[in-house]
Amino acid sequence: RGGKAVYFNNPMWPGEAHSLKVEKVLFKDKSDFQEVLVFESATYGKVLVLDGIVQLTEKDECAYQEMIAHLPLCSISSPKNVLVVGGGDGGVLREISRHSSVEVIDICEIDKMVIDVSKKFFPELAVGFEDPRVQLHIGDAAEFLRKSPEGKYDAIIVDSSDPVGPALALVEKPFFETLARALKPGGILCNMAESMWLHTHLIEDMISICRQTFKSVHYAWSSVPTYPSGVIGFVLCSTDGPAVDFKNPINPIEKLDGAMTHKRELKFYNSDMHRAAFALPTFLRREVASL
Ligand SMILES: NCCCN[C@H]1CC[C@@H](N)CC1
Repeated sequence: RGGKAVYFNNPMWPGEAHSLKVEKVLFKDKSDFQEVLVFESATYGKVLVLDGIVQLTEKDECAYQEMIAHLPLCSISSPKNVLVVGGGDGGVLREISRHSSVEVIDICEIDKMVIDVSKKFFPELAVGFEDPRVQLHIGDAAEFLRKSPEGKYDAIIVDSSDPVGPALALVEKPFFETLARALKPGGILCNMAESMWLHTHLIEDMISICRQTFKSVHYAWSSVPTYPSGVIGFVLCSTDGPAVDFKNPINPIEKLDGAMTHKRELKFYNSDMHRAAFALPTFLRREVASL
């Protein structure tokens, strides 16, 4: 507050802390699930923090939201039914709405306070909820998926927070099996998958679970300066059906009518960044053998 730095240290990244200069705290409360904090930073715009972990900043959210949405949706020819797990800030919805082929966007967010706070402080992200194709479900995603019909979705995007709170269940095997059941043949899954510098064991576990459940599994990554170690990864899986070549977008965003003229222009994602996202450093290939 008033210029003091806020330090976020957490068992997810022992021995390191990340700090942003705080100009003004705008919101602070506890929901049924977590502490929700919004502050105006000195250099990254407004910042959303859940249980002391930076979720997004106005300056660099474009990297995460655009990559987690377009890496999967540009990898299949004509996505129609899409599900977002988490994503209550609305940023991923904003990106999915660029795809004119999409007819239904289901979103299942467990914490209503995140949605309300985003609508109040992050209109640039919450605009995603205004798309008429969006169907909002507040609750636990595993519960939602158990009730949803088999093979409904062309793509599922798991925009989760770290597996140290409400999102813990989202990295366990039973959840991946419910995701596989909810996807159409040839459907694809994109999960937030932490940092290659900090979480190779978690990434390894996630990939080995996905390999037992899906036909193909890939790892991609992006720069996000305000996430720990400055990068975030994504695990992309495809179910049985036509093989998906994640590395060469068959549905390139540049050719998508409406995607480029959308009221808000893309700031980060393009087809070159898509291809480059799957290039992995040697240590990661070695540590996550199957990649
Ligand atoms: N929808 C905002 C992003 C949520 N995902 C992030 C990925 C990992 C970070 N440590 C915290 C949030």
